Amino acid sequence: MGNGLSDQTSILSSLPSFQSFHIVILGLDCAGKTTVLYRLQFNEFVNTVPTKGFNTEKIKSLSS
Ligand SMILES: Nc1nc2c(ncn2[C@@H]2O[C@H](COP(=O)(O)OP(=O)(O)OP(=O)(O)O)[C@@H](O)[C@H]2O)c(=O)[nH]1
Ligand SMILES: [Mg+2]
Repeated sequence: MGNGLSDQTSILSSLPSFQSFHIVILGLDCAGKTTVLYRLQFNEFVNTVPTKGFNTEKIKSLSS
């Protein structure tokens, strides 16, 4: 999931650039949620460890 859903052009560029959103990513353990988050933020693959609690990040779309 982390690799497939995190292409900036397919997700973030489809959102209106003048708005901000709170997005919650839910899924089973090891589904790839953290991978998606950091792929969107840094636009590269980041090796993850299982998350304790939750992660939160502010991401600016490249298209805005
Ligand atoms: N093959 C493959 N592996 C992936 C993909 N996305 C994530 N992974 C791998 O799956 C493992 C778990 O990814 P995480 O992003 O840590 O998963 P998570 O949903 O945050 O897991 P928890 O924090 O434990 O709930 C890691 O080893 C990732 O490298 C994908 O699209 N393809
Ligand atoms: Mg995680």
